[in-house]
This record gives sequence, C-alpha cells and structure tokens, in this order.
Amino acid sequence: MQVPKNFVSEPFDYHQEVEFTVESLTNLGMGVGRVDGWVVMVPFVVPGERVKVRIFRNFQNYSDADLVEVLESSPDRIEPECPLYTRCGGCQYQHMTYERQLKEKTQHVEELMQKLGEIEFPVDLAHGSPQVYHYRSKITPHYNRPERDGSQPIGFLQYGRRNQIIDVEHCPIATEAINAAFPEAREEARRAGGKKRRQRGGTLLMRDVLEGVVNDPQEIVSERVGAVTFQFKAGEFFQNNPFILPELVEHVASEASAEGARYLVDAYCGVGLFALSTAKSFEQVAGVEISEPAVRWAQANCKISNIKNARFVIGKAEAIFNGLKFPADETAMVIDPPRKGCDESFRQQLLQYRPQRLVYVSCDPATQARDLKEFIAGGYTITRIQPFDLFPHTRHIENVVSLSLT
Ligand SMILES: C[S@@+](CC[C@H](N)C(=O)[O-])C[C@H]1O[C@@H](n2cnc3c(N)ncnc32)[C@H](O)[C@@H]1O
Repeated sequence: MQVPKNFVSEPFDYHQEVEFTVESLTNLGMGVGRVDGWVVMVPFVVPGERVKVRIFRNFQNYSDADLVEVLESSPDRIEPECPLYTRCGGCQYQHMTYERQLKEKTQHVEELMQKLGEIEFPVDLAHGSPQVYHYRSKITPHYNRPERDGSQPIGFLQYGRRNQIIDVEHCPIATEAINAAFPEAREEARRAGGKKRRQRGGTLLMRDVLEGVVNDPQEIVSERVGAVTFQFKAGEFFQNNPFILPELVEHVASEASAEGARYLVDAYCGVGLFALSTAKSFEQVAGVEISEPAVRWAQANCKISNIKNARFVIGKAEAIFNGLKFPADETAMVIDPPRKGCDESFRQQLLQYRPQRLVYVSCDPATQARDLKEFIAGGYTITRIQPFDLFPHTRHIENVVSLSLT
C-alpha cells in the first residue's frame, strides 16, 4: 500500500514498503521524498532516483525509512570503495560521483545561508580535494568493553547506532600510511591495553605526520603547509586533510588581503595555521586562542619557520580586542571557531572594532549563517562564499565566507 493511513500519528505501518522519487538531500545526507505529500527520509540515495524503502519510524511530520531497492538509478550513482559502506557511520556519500558530492554540498551551503542567515548570495562550487580517497591524516577508532562472546570490535560507530562499534580493519578515506600501520595498532590496543583498559574500552589515535604514523597523543609531531612547518602534540587540533590545506590557506590569504589590509588578526588560531601561513602578506599578524598549549606551539612555530611579524595571545577570542594596536580600517580578520560558532561577546566586540575585511572559515555552515546574519546587520557585505571540501565522501564541508564593510 502506497498511501499514508488516515490518522495523524501513524501514517505508515512499521516495516511498510513504499516507493517514491528522491527530491533532494538534507545537509545530513538524507534523501527526501514524498508519498502523497507525506515526507519520507532515506539514506544512501541520489536525488532523481526512484526508490523502494521500508518505513521504520514515524515522526509528527515525516517518517524514517531504510533503503530496500533503487528502482531507477541516477547516472551519478557509483560503487562505493569501502566494503563497510552503509554499515559504518563514517561516510554518507561514497555512492555518488565526486562531482555530484561537490554539487550537493554547495547546494547545502546555499540553503543554510538562505534559511538560517537570510543570505541571498551565490555560492561558488565547492573546491574539491586534490586527493579524494586516502586523504585523512588523523583517525580515532574506538572500542567498547568486550562483548558477551569475548569479541571486541575496534572501529567507528555503526550507522544509525549510538554506541555500537563496527570492526574496521581498513579505512579508505584514511591515508595509506595509517592503513599500513592500522593492523599493528589494533593488535597493540588489544594486547598492551591490559585487562583493565580492555574492560573499559577506549580510543586509538592514528596521526600521519612528517615523523610517520604516531599513536601517542603526547608526542610532538610536525606538518608542513607550503613553506611553514607546524609543530604540535599529536592529540591536539590540526586540520586533517593535508592535501587541500595549501589551497585553503592560499584562498584565505588572498581573500584577507584583497582590499590591501596591512594587518591580520587570526581569531581561534589553534597552532597558528592561518596567521603563520599568511604572515608574508601582512606587516604584522596577531592570533588569539583559548588553548594555552596551542598558543605555545604557535609561538614556537614562528621560531621554527623564522617568522618575525607574528604574536599570539592566550584567551577567549574577544580578548584580542583589548589593546589591539592595529588600525581597524587596515586590518583583516580571519575567524575559524569551533562548530558552535562565535560567542556573542566576540560578535559584539568585532562589530565595535569593525575590521576592514572578514574571512570566516567554518566547519558548520549553520552556526556560521547565524553569525553572518549579525555581521551583515552590523554593516558588512558578503563578497564571496567558497566552500572547500576537506572531507570527501562525508556530509561535512568547510565553508569560507569573505566580507567587506559597506
Ligand atoms: C576549528 S579550530 C581552528 C584552529 C585553527 N584555525 C586551524 O585551522 O588549525 C578552532 C579553535 O578555536 C579554539 N577555541 C575554542 N573556543 C575558543 C574561544 N572562545 N576563544 C578562542 N579560541 C577558542 C579551539 O581551541 C581550536 O583551536
């Protein structure tokens, strides 16, 4: 039966099968279609495809379903590289050509900008990663306490499960070096973790850096982006697609300096990625970061790469405005906050200081759109929206928005 039943709370029976044409994807990677006007969501499909699905949950205004069969396949559908695809929760887009993934992500950014930021501005096609598989330089597989039968899978969360781990022996989005080192790291976790740790479960770190693949979060490691070397502890934050990073920092540098700013502030600077990579384009750069160890590394990284025009302060991002000597009308500001976006106090102080140019880098375009709306109300105009695909085959995207004062 195709038609939702005539009562509001249960439009379909549990496990009822229905057919429809997929209209679009949400930014979480779910296909959206309608059966007699009722919205049904299903993963691992491509817009335009006709699909048969099995309903497993009804909500107040839509239902969730599993894919049973693709009845009419999209020309953009391809075989996924990973045998665990659809069972491992890590990837959502391996069944689509890379070109289609970029188009879908671009459209998601555009929709989020419109819906959450009331921003009507064309979004440039997402800049693709030069390496589409084997690009991720850091993975953190987990393991739970052993199961009743004594098995202890080491891998990632299963698709659609909150706490169930799927055993992963090889991850095609992780670098080749990580995959080569993975069997031994899995063995080591099982052996050297000892009985106590085995009982609790835990997380493995695998970071592919200049020194090789490192597992100890405390180990000091190095990455090179363009001419700059970055050192930091293996467990600390550093962008994890090294293949696209030179292109991302080049874009940020050219956008930040587009109107001739002489000074740059890197808010949420981490170990100095943007400040130090762009320092040669500015007379002086300053960074601010809440993590003291990250700031210490940013300072050390100046010395390692012989950069003399950068300084860094520890504190919440808004601390940078206190005593900042750079003239606002000659200053560009790079903003790269965590997923939750900028704090209100930072947004307010930024609008009082009024830097000439803003380049807002974000891994969550939803919170970014909310912040942008405030900057636009405060007098800024968007000049470019350029997503960068740091995360091929997943639903994630890094979005870079450039703004000027009107
Ligand atoms: C997405 S990371 C970006 C780091 C850096 N721009 C990079 O690309 O390597 C966000 C950074 O913001 C820092 N952070 C989080 N909340 C902060 C706050 N309120 N003020 C300043 N930094 C903060 C985190 O420690 C983290 O290093």
